[in-house]
Amino acid sequence: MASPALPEISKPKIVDGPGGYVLEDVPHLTDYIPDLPTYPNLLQDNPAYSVVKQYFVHVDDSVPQKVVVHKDDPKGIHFRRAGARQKVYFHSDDVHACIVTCGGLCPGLNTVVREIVCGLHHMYGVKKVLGIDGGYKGFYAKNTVYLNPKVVNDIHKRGGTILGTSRGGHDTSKIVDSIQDRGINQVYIIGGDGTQRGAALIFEEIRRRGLKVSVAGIPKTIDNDIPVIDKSFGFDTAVEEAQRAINAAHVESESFENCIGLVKLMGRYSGFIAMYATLASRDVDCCLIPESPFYLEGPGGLFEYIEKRLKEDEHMVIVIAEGAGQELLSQSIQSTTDASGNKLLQDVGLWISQSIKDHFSKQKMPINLKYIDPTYMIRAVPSNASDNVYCTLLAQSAVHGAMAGYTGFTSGLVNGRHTYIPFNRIIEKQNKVVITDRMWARLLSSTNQPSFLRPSTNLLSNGNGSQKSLDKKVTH
Ligand SMILES: Nc1ncnc2c1ncn2[C@@H]1O[C@H](COP(=O)(O)OP(=O)(O)O)[C@@H](O)[C@H]1O
Ligand SMILES: O=P(O)(O)OC[C@H]1O[C@](O)(COP(=O)(O)O)[C@@H](O)[C@@H]1O
Ligand SMILES: [Mg+2]
Repeated sequence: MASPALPEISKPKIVDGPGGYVLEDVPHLTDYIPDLPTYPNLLQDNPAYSVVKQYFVHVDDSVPQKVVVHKDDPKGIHFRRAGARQKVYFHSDDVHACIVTCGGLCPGLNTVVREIVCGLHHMYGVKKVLGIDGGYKGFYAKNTVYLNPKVVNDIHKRGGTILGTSRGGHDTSKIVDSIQDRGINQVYIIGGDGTQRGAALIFEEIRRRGLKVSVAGIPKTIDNDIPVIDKSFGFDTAVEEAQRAINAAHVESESFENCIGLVKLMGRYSGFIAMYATLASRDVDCCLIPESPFYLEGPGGLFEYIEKRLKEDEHMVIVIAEGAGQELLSQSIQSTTDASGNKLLQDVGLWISQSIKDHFSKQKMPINLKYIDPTYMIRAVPSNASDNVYCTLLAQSAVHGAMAGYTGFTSGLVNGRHTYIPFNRIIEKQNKVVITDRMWARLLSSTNQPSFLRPSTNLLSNGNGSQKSLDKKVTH
């Protein structure tokens, strides 16, 4: 039953140390259930792990958020280092875990599911792991399936998620009722920014009810729009897969006279896939992303640049993120949202294709345009080798954290180290390409595209809420 002394929403756990050290800690079951028994970690007797010197993570280990510092800087924000602890708060036989996948597809979902099941089973001897069918609503409106290492053995070789996924349907109290009724005590939630918001609400409700249930998030999104973490799993695979479409666009455009190869990639609010796919390819002449507004007509505009490239080379490749230029084409049409509340975007690829064709037809300049939309193909593939390893470590970190009694955390990579990040830091904002940073400057210098800043533009939001002067092309 809920303790009457508990506040409705948990406060962030901030621990200060000397030299300006700050630990943004994650909640622990003992924060609201005192005197929980502990058990020795079974890994100490596991032949695979017991030979590793210092396999267990020291209780005080933490990872700095900022690694580039000056000598007089305070030590700054740190996150708790992920990994196995010497003491655990669950007896193997008592664990009843569940796994749910929510939101859009992402390469690696099945690998994470597999490694949670195998990690619980092989490292901690946990036998009861339930798969929730079809995202959050599956907790109360769908079937469930028991998972074991045999069932999940080959799933990492397949795209998608064997559990199914969905948007919408997050009903916190129905979900927590289901968790409570089924006697689930570890909840693994794999999903993007929306999912982690939902996970934070589930954690708060569980805490309010005083239940001994650990809630662990694993961040998923090909958009890479989750803050704090280095990158989300599946992102590398998506960038790699995008190369196939860009190569095709390049081959097509080189083979016809005055030909433009146009590729639309995913990226609703964040243009990371488009940016990295462009940087990787070197065949792209122009990359358009949501964070960097552009315009079509007049000096410095897209049409002028296309004309220049076609006159110089007779071909060009444009990569456009689905969220780019929405302000140019959405003025007359009412915006709608999907079941999760995400804005439904209009097809910028079709719009820009038509606009380019109309413009050059008016100019009486014959062009060819080949439009490739590989968006769903990019996220429906299985994860590549490096994402598979990454998914494994994220899943194992989540398992170690839940077994150690941590809760209300997302398992994430910070500066190359696995950490536990409190939900409040994961859901406070979206990660976006900062067009005043070096990476975007590298892209501009690799494509030679205009910055599309009108001479009058001197202030623009950089996507992180602050305003920066963008009067000149970024060259740092
Ligand atoms: N603010 C929110 N509060 C609670 N649940 C949310 C919230 N935003 C999204 N969700 C739920 O999380 C799930 C996935 O969200 P969605 O935005 O579709 O994908 P993603 O997690 O990949 O960003 C959906 O079931 C949705 O209902
Ligand atoms: O058509 P769907 O399935 O709603 O998915 C489209 C969206 O899903 C994504 O691939 C991923 O978004 P989420 O991580 O929020 O699920 C976006 O890039 C894209 O806008
Ligand atoms: Mg999202």
